[in-house]
Amino acid sequence: MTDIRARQRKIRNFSIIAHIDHGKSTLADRILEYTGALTSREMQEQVLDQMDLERERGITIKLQAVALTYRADDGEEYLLNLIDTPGHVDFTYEVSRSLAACEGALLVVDAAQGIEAQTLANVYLALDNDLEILPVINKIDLPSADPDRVKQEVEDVIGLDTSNAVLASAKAGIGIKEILEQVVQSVPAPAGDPDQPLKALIFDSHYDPYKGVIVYVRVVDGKIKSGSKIKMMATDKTFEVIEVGAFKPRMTIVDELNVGDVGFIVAGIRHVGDTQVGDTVTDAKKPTAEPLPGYRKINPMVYCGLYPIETSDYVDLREALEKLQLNDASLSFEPETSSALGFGFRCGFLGLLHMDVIQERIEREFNIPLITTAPSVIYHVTLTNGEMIQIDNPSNYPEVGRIDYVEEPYVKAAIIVPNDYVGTIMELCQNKRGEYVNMEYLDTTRVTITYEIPLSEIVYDFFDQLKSSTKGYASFDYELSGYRQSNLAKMDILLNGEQVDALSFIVHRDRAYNRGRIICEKLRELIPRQMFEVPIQASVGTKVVARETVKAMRKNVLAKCYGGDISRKRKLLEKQKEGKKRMKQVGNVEVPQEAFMAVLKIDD
Ligand SMILES: Nc1nc2c(ncn2[C@@H]2O[C@H](COP(=O)(O)OP(=O)(O)OP(=O)(O)O)[C@@H](O)[C@H]2O)c(=O)[nH]1
Repeated sequence: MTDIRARQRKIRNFSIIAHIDHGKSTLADRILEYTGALTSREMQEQVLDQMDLERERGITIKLQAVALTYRADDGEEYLLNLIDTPGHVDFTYEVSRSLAACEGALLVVDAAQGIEAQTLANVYLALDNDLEILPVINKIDLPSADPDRVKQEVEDVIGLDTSNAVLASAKAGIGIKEILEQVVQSVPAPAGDPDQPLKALIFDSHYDPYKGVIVYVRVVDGKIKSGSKIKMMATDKTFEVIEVGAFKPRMTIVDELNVGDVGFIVAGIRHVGDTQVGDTVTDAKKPTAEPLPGYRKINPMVYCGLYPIETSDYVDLREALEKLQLNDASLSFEPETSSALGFGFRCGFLGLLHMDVIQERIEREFNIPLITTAPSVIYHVTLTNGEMIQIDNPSNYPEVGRIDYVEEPYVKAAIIVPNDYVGTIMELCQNKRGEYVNMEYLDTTRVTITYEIPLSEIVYDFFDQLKSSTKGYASFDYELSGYRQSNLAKMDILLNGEQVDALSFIVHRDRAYNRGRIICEKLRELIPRQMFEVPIQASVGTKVVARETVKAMRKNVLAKCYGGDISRKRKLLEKQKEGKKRMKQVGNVEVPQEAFMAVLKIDD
């Protein structure tokens, strides 16, 4: 037992937190390289971000962990567990759980950019988890770097002492050793008790086709080894452990995981849902009395319909969603039918980025072209009989006569911008039905502006507009702040007199006229001319608020072929067929795929 305690004192569990692009992954790579966990040839690929899509978009979606050994200046060898965190607002809960598995965090701040919105959001999460925060000022090699200003900003805004902050360049490999020495000296060793019953935090999981769900854990008390019977406290499911292991950085089987360790468990678990992030694993025979604090079930915030363009892809689409769900318990889906689009799925996501990622993976990895309907938040509709129903699909919106009142989710949005853009940001937020909360100066050049904004407005094109109206200088973060009563209505779109269910959306009544008009115009541009005239109408209830018309046209590509060359004729026909692939027949109108997303791209 003394061995275990001695070992425990040499463990350091830490994370790296940063705003997107401030250099978290690059620093992680450098640390892996420095500690010899990987050869430089292996380093050519960034190891911590594994999915293609992640690398392409330069963002971290799934968190990972890696165990490193480091001989410090004091001559002792330490076991450093570096736990990676996702870098985007959609995944706040996952960030928070991986931080809960650590005792310390490196706070990476770009020496040229300074503090940004996610720097603050992540610092708050680290403080909530009582972590020792070690500031690292990165990218000091940049000509525009101003480390002194950024250090001052970290002191003033976050209140951290920066006298020991490491000035680093992850790219040039400067400051890496100093960072590791600080981790060893300042991050506390794990505090748990090896003699208590097993208590381990699940901070991630992934599905392996042969082994089932592999659960990533941090052991807080006790130990775990193969043959142990374990219980998941939130789901009350029990399993027998088949193997345990560590991330070295490849997954390596070990005899047991002890107090303070970070590693994985294989226990023949078939459903990711049985092993939710944040849950506590304990000994099934000798359970701990209390689970670890802070577990909450994560629920999707944004819903949309996913439909295969080719009806024959329906079964493949279901299989693709099932496969993706194996690795992503926060993705939800159920079958739905649309009279316009046929058979598809209503899918729930943590946020817009999550939605984009899933959609892209289906198209790319599974090769299924999709039509996506406009995203919707969850509305709380209280009926005249007093019952409250939750609506995530405009098609299910009740008749006006049955509705007493409707509430919609609001978020608290914190936006950091240079002073010059304050007016622009306020105008944008006001346009999005935002309510001003406050404004604080970060330093003499930048402010944090806080607004309460309906989530549905953020879900549309808020982020793009924010970036384009501030030349990319604004950064932004939000959290759900609750439900509020709102004057909402369902808007329907009619093509050639027929309502297209997949184009309906919920809108604030004050905006209904404007949105209706813009969408009709947009659809007129997107829908190609057909053999007959196609009227486009937007209506709220029975009242038509806008109307446009697509004029009729006869398009005969073969007319150009002067008879004769049959192969040329066939080529043309095939080309025309290709062009049609991305079209959907709605009633007797052909509607291009983009039309279903058109409701998204409206600035009013
Ligand atoms: N000049 C310079 N560039 C750096 C340094 N560290 C990282 N970068 C660059 O900054 C960009 C972003 O770095 P990443 O490591 O991908 O940033 P990240 O914080 O991991 O981003 P996410 O994975 O999206 O959270 C890359 O182009 C890096 O090459 C540095 O010390 N100096």
